[in-house]
Amino acid sequence: MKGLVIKNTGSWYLVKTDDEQFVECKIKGNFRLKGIRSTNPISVGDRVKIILNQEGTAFISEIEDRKNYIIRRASNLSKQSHILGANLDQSMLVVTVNYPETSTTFIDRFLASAEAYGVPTKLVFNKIDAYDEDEIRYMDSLITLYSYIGYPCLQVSALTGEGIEPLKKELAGKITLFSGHSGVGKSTLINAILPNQDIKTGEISSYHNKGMHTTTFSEMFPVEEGGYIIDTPGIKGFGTFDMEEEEVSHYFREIFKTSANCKYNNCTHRSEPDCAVRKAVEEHFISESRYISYLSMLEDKEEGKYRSAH
Ligand SMILES: Nc1nc2c(ncn2[C@@H]2O[C@H](COP(=O)(O)OP(=O)(O)OP(=O)(O)O)[C@@H](O)[C@H]2O)c(=O)[nH]1
Ligand SMILES: [Zn+2]
Repeated sequence: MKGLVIKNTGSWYLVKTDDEQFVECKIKGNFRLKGIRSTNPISVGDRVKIILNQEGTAFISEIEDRKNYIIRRASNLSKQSHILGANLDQSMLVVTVNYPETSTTFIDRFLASAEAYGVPTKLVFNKIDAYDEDEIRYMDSLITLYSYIGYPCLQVSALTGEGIEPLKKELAGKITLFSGHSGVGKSTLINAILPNQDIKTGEISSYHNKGMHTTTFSEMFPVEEGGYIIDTPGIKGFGTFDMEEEEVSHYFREIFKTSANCKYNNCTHRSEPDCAVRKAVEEHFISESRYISYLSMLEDKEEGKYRSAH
């Protein structure tokens, strides 16, 4: 029997089978991922094969190859990783241009790591009920920028319900990870999306327990239209990972495209001669804010090197 892992408590997994049964399962066998030491070999979002036993218990016996997964270190000092979710169809980054302001650097770093993990991302601009003219103009300019690069943008108000229906349509039949700065209204938004709000509010708020992210517990919440939401308040982005300097630009779509015309194919677009990216920034074909975010990610890499050398 096959199914989808929708909850992981650390000691057992809840699997929704393809014939719509919910079965509590334990693991049988070795599911270690190559090259990763993980605290949880199986994660929500995994497609698995299960074996039902006569006593009514069940085992997960096989796991299907993942199309993607997101991980983070189990703790700061740990070498072990924790898989937060697998087979994500998309992620929604909830942002606000005010109350609080989400910086473009934050957005761009998030988008870059989502690219690296192979997770398509959409931007959800929340709190549109609260913006004045200037803020709306600024939001519109961001929407123009990001849509042009290839990131679809939605506008919602979790408070008034505006834009919630179109957002729900985007979730239908998909596994979606929700992320965002603290205070952007992610919980309010998820409560507006999920059916049976009263029940779900309690479940979700338990996620906000600060100690939560040190445990292996995670859960996907079904949405009415047939799809799931993963809410991981502990993660602000997808985390950092090892990449070469040249690689950083691969995760900025428009910079990557333009870099084909740089003189050097390992150009980092800082001070090399005949750099097509710098030229495009000067000529406003590439946004300065995106370029600044790109440079800030390169700087992080340098700091990392400095630290590791000591
Ligand atoms: N005006 C307005 N306020 C909103 C909207 N959505 C949420 N808020 C308010 O923003 C504040 C933060 O909302 P939360 O849902 O707790 O934000 P969060 O992103 O989940 O924050 P954390 O729990 O810290 O991660 C609350 O006071 C909400 O009432 C919105 O669409 N419009
Ligand atoms: Zn260049």
